[in-house]
Amino acid sequence: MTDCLFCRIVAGEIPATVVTETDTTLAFRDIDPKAPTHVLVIPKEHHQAIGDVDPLLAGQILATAHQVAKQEGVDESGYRLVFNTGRDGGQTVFHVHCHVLGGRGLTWPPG
Ligand SMILES: CCNS(=O)(=O)OC[C@H]1O[C@@H](n2cnc3c(N)ncnc32)[C@H](O)[C@@H]1O
Repeated sequence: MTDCLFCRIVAGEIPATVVTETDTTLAFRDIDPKAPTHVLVIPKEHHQAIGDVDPLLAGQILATAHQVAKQEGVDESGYRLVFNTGRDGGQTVFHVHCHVLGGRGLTWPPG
């Protein structure tokens, strides 16, 4: 989708700091990090939200998210995966993405 910010990152039209990449997923640093590690994992295909993603691709997103946690060195200390979905879920970019947050104590419940 040409008017999708994250599709334009996948296309290389908008710069991003890539952390890791697979055939089907891309992981890049969040522009406004909320933790020492704050990385977004997206499918290269455009899907609006996690409910639109088939189980295979959903699993690939989760596997990439864990790879990011390992690369960032937070896989043992702990990290959080967040899919903000829809307006009440706080989603502002409507290309599905998994937030990988870590590197500090994360509070619960989230706001
Ligand atoms: C309120 C959460 N809304 S969200 O769950 O939809 O998350 C969107 C995320 O995209 C991030 N973001 C927006 N533009 C860019 C960009 N160009 N590069 C990297 N990350 C970006 C925001 O900082 C935000 O954390």
